[in-house]
Amino acid sequence: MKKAVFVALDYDNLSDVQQLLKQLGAPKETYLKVGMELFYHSGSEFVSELVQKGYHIFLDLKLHDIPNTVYGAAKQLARLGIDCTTIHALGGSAMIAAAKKGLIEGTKAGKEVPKLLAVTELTSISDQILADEQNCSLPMTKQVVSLAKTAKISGADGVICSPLEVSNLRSQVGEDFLYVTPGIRLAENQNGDQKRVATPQKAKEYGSSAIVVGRPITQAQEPAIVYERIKKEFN
Ligand SMILES: O=C(O)c1cc(=O)[nH]c(=O)n1[C@@H]1O[C@H](COP(=O)(O)O)[C@@H](O)[C@H]1O
Repeated sequence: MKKAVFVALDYDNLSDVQQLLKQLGAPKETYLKVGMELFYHSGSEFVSELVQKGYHIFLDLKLHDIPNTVYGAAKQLARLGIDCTTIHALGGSAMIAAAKKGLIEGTKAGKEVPKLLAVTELTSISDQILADEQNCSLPMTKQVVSLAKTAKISGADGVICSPLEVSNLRSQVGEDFLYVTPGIRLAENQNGDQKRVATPQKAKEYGSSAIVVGRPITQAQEPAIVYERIKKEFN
């Protein structure tokens, strides 16, 4: 996933997915993210189809449950041959370790174990929401570091965070960890529901390992041009 730009396929039907892939001229090896909306619509068979076509698939289902349940779920997801998947770091160390164990045990012989990425604080959470609704006494930067440290010692391969936190995380948590960042916006884009955002250029400067981009590409008049521009800015 070195410097990958994951295109988030947040669609409720397959014809929109096919149309976007056609517009992007997406060759094999393109990095795609399948999230809850598309997964709940099309299920694991469609994910397997994308994997078989040679795409790199980030299956983002953000598991957050008791360790035994997450272990079983992760084991099933690993069978799909995906590149990476997500859990919520707030599920705690035992849950993260259980997810890792499930991924290892579910991976078919000879295949690579999917990378386990722990969501720290969603990029739609602001400092104010963190304090007022989650009753967290730490500022965002410290809370994200704390969750990332827990994720790392519990066996995660990296975290999902805002680009704004990456340089601090690299020094506090280490270089041997993945920092995958959604919350990507070009200067002309609306933030929408995202609160902690940055441009692809800034994400590169801050040290993101990979970025996740949805609406700036999927809602663009000319998705292919925006996709190429974002890849160029980030790489
Ligand atoms: O895990 C994620 O991918 C994720 C975590 C997070 O904190 N924030 C976040 O936006 N995402 C995902 O990244 C994508 C961002 O989409 P856009 O805001 O449309 O670019 C969506 O598919 C979200 O589900």
